[in-house]
Amino acid sequence: MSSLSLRDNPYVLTGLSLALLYGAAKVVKNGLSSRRRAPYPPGPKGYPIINNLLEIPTPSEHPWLVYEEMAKKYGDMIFLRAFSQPILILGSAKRMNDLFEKRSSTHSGRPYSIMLDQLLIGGIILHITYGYEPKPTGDPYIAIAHEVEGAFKIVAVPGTFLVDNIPILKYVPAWMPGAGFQRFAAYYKKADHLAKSMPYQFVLDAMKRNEAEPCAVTRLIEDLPSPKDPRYAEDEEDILNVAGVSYLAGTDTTTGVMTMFALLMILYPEVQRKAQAELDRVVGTSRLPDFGDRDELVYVKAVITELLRWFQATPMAVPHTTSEDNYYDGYFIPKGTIVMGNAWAVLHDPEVFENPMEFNPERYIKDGTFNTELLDPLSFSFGFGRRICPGMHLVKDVVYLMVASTLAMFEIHPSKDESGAPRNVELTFDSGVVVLPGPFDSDIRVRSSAAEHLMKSLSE
Ligand code: HEM
Repeated sequence: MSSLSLRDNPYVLTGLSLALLYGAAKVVKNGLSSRRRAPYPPGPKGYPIINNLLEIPTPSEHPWLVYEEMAKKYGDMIFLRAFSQPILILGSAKRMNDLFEKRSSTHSGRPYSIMLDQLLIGGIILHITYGYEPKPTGDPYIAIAHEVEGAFKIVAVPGTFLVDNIPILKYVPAWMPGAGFQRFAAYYKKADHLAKSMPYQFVLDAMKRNEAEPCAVTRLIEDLPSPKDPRYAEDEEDILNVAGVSYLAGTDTTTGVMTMFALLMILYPEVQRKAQAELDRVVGTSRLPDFGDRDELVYVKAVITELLRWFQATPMAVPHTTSEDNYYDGYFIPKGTIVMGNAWAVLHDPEVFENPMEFNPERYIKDGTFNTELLDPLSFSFGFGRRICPGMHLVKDVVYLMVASTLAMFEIHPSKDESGAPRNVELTFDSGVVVLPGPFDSDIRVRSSAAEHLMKSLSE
C-alpha cells in the first residue's frame, strides 16, 4: 500500500508542475483574501507553495506517534498546511473538549475528499444490521466489506492522495502512467457498491420469502413508501447507505479491538489467569457470563477498560472540519480546517497514566472496586461532539460479552515452534484511519472439560 503514499507515488512527478501552479495560485488567493487578525496556532514553518506537505505523516508512519513527537516542540495544538489545506492537530483532552465538544456546532463537518467521494463513503454487525448469519470462513459479504474497509482506511487519512490537495488531478485519465489513483478509485467504487447492495439484496429476497429475521434494515424497508412514489428511489438509497456505513464503520474497528485482546492475553498470561479465576468464582462453570454478572466482574471490567485505553482502533479518531472561521485561545482557525484529535496521546499521557505503555488492568481497581476516578477511555476512543460514534454502546456490550465468554471458555497461548518452545509474538500494526494488529500465531484451546461440556450443550 505504500505505493499509494503521497511521497512515493509516481504520479507525484506527473502532476508536479500542475501542483506547483495550482498551489501558487491558491496561496496568492488566500494571501489576498486573508482577513485574520490573530496568528495561526503554532506549527512547523514548511516550504513555499507545498507548505507542510512533507511533514504530514503517511498512514504507515503511525501519525499518532509522529504528532505526539511534534507536540513536544509545538504544544497541544499543531497547525499544518498541505498546499492551502489547513490541518489542526489537537493533542490534549482540554483542546478536544474545548473545540470538539464546546464548539461542536462548528467543528463537526467532514472533510470533502475527492478520493472518498469517488470511492465510498463482522459478523455481529452484519447480523444486527441485516439479520444475516455469516459463514464461519470465506463469507462473501465479509470478504467484500474487508476490501472496502482496507481502501477506506487509507483514503480517509488526510493527505494520502495528492488529488485531494490538487483537485485538477482528477482529470488525469486513468490510462496515464502514474494515474494509479484513478484505477484505485474506480475499482473500490464498484467494491463499495457491492459491499452495500449485496447484503441489502439478501434482506429483500428473504422478505419476499417471508423468511427475513427482524433487523435494522427490515424495519427501514417496512417504512419505505410505495415503489411508485417518487421518493422511493432516494429513500432506498438512504437505507443502503445508512446500513452500509454502520456495517463498514463497525466491523474492522471491533475486529481490531478483539484481535488486540487475544494478543494481549498471550503477552500478559497472568492477566488472563486472574480474569478466569474471577469468572469461575462469580459465574461458575455451568453457564456463560451474561449482563447480570457485569457489576460483579470487577477485574474483567478493568481488563476491558484497559484494553480500550491501551489500544485505539482509531487513534486519531476520524477527521472533522470547521464550518466557519473562528478564534480560539488567541489563535485563528480558518473555515475548512481539518481538525483531528490525537486520542492515543491523551490515553497514553504519562501525567495521567503511570507507565502508559504497560497493559495493566490493576490501574482501574481501587480498594477492590472499579476505579472511576481515572480518565474513562470511552470519552476519547469513539470520537467527539455531535459526531461521536453511534455504535459506542453496542461496542461496550459486544466487547464485554466476547471478552467474558472467551475467557470463560478458552485459554489463549502463544503458538509453539517445532521444538515445542513458545514462539515470540511481535506487536505490529497495519495502519490507516482504522488500525488493526498485524497477523500473529496463537494456540487457543478449550479451558476445561466443564467448558467443553458447556460448549456441546450450547450447540445442541
Ligand atoms: C471498537 C469499535 C469502534 C470504534 C473504536 C469506533 C470509533 C469511531 C470513531 C472514532 C468515529 C468518528 C467519530 C468522530 O468523527 O468524532 C466513529 C464514527 C462512526 N461509527 Fe464507530 N467505532 C466503533 C464501532 C462502531 C460500530 C459497531 C458501529 C455501528 C454498528 C459504528 C458506527 C459508526 C458510524 C455510523 C459513524 C459515523 C458517525 C458520523 O459521521 O456522524 N461504529 N466511530
